[in-house]
Amino acid sequence: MEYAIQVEGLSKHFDNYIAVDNISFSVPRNQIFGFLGPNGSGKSTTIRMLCGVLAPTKGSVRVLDKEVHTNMDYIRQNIGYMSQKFSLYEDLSVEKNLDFYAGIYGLNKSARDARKQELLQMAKLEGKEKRLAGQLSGGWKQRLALGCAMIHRPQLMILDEPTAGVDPLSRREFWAIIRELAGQGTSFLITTHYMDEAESCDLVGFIYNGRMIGEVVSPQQLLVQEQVKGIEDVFVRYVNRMNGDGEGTGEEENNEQSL
Ligand SMILES: Nc1ncnc2c1ncn2[C@@H]1O[C@H](COP(=O)(O)OP(=O)(O)OP(=O)(O)O)[C@@H](O)[C@H]1O
Repeated sequence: MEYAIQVEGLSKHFDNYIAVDNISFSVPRNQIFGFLGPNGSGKSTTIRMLCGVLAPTKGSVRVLDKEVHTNMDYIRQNIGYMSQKFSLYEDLSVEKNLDFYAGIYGLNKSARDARKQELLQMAKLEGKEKRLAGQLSGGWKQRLALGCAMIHRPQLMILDEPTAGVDPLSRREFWAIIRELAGQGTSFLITTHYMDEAESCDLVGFIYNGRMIGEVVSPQQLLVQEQVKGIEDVFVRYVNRMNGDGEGTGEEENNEQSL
């Protein structure tokens, strides 16, 4: 099987602080993988190691079936990254933002023009090429940011809370685009605090206090396995279990831990 991500015994220590603690998991290609956990649980640190911008203290990281640290050029060319901060130039037009990212990846004029058309269509921004990015609504900005992050046709997209602060309709449209791209062969790792989005993933994995809890499985399988109605209930149960509280029912109802 081909994998988007394979992590084995991965740890990251910052001086004496253990941000990621011996985690192992694998995600096959062409899946939307939801990487879930509360603030400060180690998601961004893990993502930075997947992208090769942070060296692990221990363990191995393979992305798209290659060891990250010995294949940095390949990794850079094949991973796309987008965060909630949407790194757009607000005083540049939609088109100029795409041009800027095309320039970073060295696309020549004909490749750039063709790719721009594809991305404008994907992001439903056709006809808005000349608008300043700063004048776009949140949902449009978010889709433009996705287009910019995908200019180089990455095989794996890492989306770090891409829908934070975006209205429900725009979130729904964004997910429709992601679903379509996954169908065309792009792999996704997505972090989200929205439980409806977690349930829309093909696979989910939980991290808490730097440790993975449970296996990477489909949300549906998880709900059956844990006999609960929603992913949020699974999360609360996991956190209680890790904290050594009552494992089953009752006590977990009081846990206000937010995803
Ligand atoms: N460079 C650093 N030096 C020291 N501690 C760090 C560093 N980077 C992250 N940490 C700590 O590691 C822990 C995990 O942080 P991380 O950013 O990976 O969490 P996260 O799950 O991505 O949280 P969030 O959802 O808030 O982004 C946190 O306690 C954080 O303060």
